[in-house]
Amino acid sequence: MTDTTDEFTTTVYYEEDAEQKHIEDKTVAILGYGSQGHAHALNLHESGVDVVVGLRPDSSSRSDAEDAGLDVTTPAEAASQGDVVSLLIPDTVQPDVYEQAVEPNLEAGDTLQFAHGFNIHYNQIQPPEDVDVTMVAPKSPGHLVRRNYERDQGTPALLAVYQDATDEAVNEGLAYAKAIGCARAGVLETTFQEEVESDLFGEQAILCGGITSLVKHGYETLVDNGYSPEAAYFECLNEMKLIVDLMYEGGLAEMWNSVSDTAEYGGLSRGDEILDDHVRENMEETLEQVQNGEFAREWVLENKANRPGYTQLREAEKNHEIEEVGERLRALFAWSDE
Ligand SMILES: NC(=O)c1ccc[n+]([C@@H]2O[C@H](COP(=O)([O-])OP(=O)(O)OC[C@H]3O[C@@H](n4cnc5c(N)ncnc54)[C@H](O)[C@@H]3O)[C@@H](O)[C@H]2O)c1
Ligand SMILES: CC(C)(O)[C@@H](O)C(=O)O
Ligand SMILES: [Mg+2]
Ligand SMILES: [Mg+2]
Repeated sequence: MTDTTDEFTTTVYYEEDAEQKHIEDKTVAILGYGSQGHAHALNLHESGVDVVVGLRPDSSSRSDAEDAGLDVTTPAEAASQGDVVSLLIPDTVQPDVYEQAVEPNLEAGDTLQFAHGFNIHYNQIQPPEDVDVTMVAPKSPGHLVRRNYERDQGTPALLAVYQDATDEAVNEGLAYAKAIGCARAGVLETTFQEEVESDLFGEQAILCGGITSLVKHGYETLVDNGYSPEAAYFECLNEMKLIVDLMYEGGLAEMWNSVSDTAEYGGLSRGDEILDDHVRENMEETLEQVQNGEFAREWVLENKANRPGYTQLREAEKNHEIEEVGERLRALFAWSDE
């Protein structure tokens, strides 16, 4: 544990703690209609909140949003109409869009709302002092924020207040979180610092980076030793979801309970040999790069240079053999509609 965690809080709010009245008489401008944007816009709208979506005139999402019954206008006009302006466009474009479309349209007492704190924490956006600056960060991909809401379920979220000009920031943030379905699962009060550092660490080391590397290493080990690509795909990627589903439902115990004693003993005795102390040291290093701003600097510069490294990494991932094998096998699933 580093010293920085001393200030972190752990209050968790649920449905009964949030009152929608704190957002009901307001207009929420949702800038962007991508993964989080479409989910927040549709969930807020269906919860009875007044929503306007801000998109570039040439945006391919415009007709989707309009077909869903949402009001769509430009980012600047939406920011001007909104009492709450939710920046749900990619982190890398937020500073420019903020400067051009949002800042000139922010009025005292408005709320600037985020789903991730990168640009505030790393000082890429510096809002005026007379607005609230809040964050409702679902701990989930946006498409599942939407899917869970539609199924009367919810996804947990983090709530943080960077600036409270109105003394209403927490109540309003909670109301927003409730309206997108997050209070059904739990809204954890935190700081922008904790959200940013834990989110970046989690997606790099575990959720996105760690898991894909683990899958690829496992697949390559089997295939390089003469096992069939199909068997390797099912073993290392497809079954990952089924195993993780059990952990999601009932923790590690439910997964261990469902697998054989042979798998349980093999997993318990070999897991830490595979992911050994070196992995822990690498994780510490990854976290440090997040905490000291090295990752953020690299990512900002990568974008300024037009993403050469990112493009190369994306291409290599796309061309990995497991993708071709998986596409072929998934198309043959009985329930596939491809
Ligand atoms: N993707 C997730 O599931 C997820 C989860 C938690 C938090 N977040 C955070 O939510 C925010 C939005 O991320 P996302 O992944 O939903 O975004 P996204 O990449 O899905 O956003 C795409 C949307 O942004 C719009 N857009 C792109 N460039 C634009 C520009 N230059 N000007 C105006 N609009 C532009 C597109 O038209 C589209 O509507 C980020 O802060 C991200 O960190 C995302
Ligand atoms: C869905 C994630 C990985 O949790 C989110 O943090 C993101 O950046 O997309
Ligand atoms: Mg995340
Ligand atoms: Mg993230």
